[in-house]
Amino acid sequence: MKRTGEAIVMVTAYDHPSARIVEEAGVDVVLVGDSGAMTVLGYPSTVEVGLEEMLMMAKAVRRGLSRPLLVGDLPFGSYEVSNEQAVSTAIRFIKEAGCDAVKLEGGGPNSQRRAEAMINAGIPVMGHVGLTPQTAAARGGLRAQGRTAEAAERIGREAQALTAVGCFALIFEAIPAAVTAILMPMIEIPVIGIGAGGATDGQVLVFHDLLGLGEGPRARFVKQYADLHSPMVDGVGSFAREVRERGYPQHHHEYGIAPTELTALQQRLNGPDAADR
Ligand SMILES: Nc1nc(=O)c2c([nH]1)NC[C@@H]1CN(c3ccc(C(=O)N[C@@H](CCC(=O)O)C(=O)O)cc3)CN21
Ligand SMILES: CC(C)C(=O)C(=O)O
Ligand SMILES: [Mg+2]
Repeated sequence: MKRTGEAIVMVTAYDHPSARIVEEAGVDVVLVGDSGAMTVLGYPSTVEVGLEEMLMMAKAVRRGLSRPLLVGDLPFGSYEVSNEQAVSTAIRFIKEAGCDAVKLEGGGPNSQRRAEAMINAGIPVMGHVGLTPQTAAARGGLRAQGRTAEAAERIGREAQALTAVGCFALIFEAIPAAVTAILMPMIEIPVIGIGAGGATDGQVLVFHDLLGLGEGPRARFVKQYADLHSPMVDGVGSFAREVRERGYPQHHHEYGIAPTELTALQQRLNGPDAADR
């Protein structure tokens, strides 16, 4: 797709219904993002989510997905410690959850080594540079990256290094569009952007952000294509109202029983000579 200039469409999913929806919508790549920490698990950041929680989400997505490429986001703390840790974690995403590839954050020497180790173990790896939410606290919060010449050059070098160790694609997150446009010709593998402008080979958005589900951080790159929150509140609200006014259930929601069986039931409950009493 990069070669032919066809834009790559990537969306996150965290469970079976979201997987069914994004596949039916015809996306190319599905990411079980650690953003699920915030969108579905209610954590304050992506730092808190555990490996078992990510695997549970990935398995649910796998059961709902057939055609798109499925990428599992390695959670914070599951790959930084050693190459062995990274490979063991990545194998669980591939073997237990059925992911096609994994993604790790960062383009520094540590992330390069981890990516290379996983690739050497035969696992396709997607890189992620620019804003890396798992380590954003160390850089003053969730802020756009590459806003000085030096920082922008570093992102380009990281992208090249991740390419050199064998990553098949990269995420560019929260980078000035003009910086992305300058860096793109230096990068031979597909780059999928989020808040990185229009020069990338594709775009990714978080499922809940683009559908208007829940609050979440309102980054400037978010475009809301639907407002699903209000209709969902309305639907549950209508159910609550009907239950309270005894408008639900109606007869067609009820199960029937033969009248003879009903009579027999009454006799059983009241004793054999109930009819004589
Ligand atoms: N629902 C959701 N959508 C996301 O895109 C997302 C998550 N969650 N969780 C993990 C990260 C966090 N993300 C974010 C969050 C905020 C900005 C953002 O635009 N920050 C402001 C500055 C905010 C500040 O200075 O406090 C910016 O202008 O960069 C960017 C990415 C992206 N990821
Ligand atoms: C926004 C994408 C790239 C991500 O890492 C996530 O959803 O966790
Ligand atoms: Mg992520």
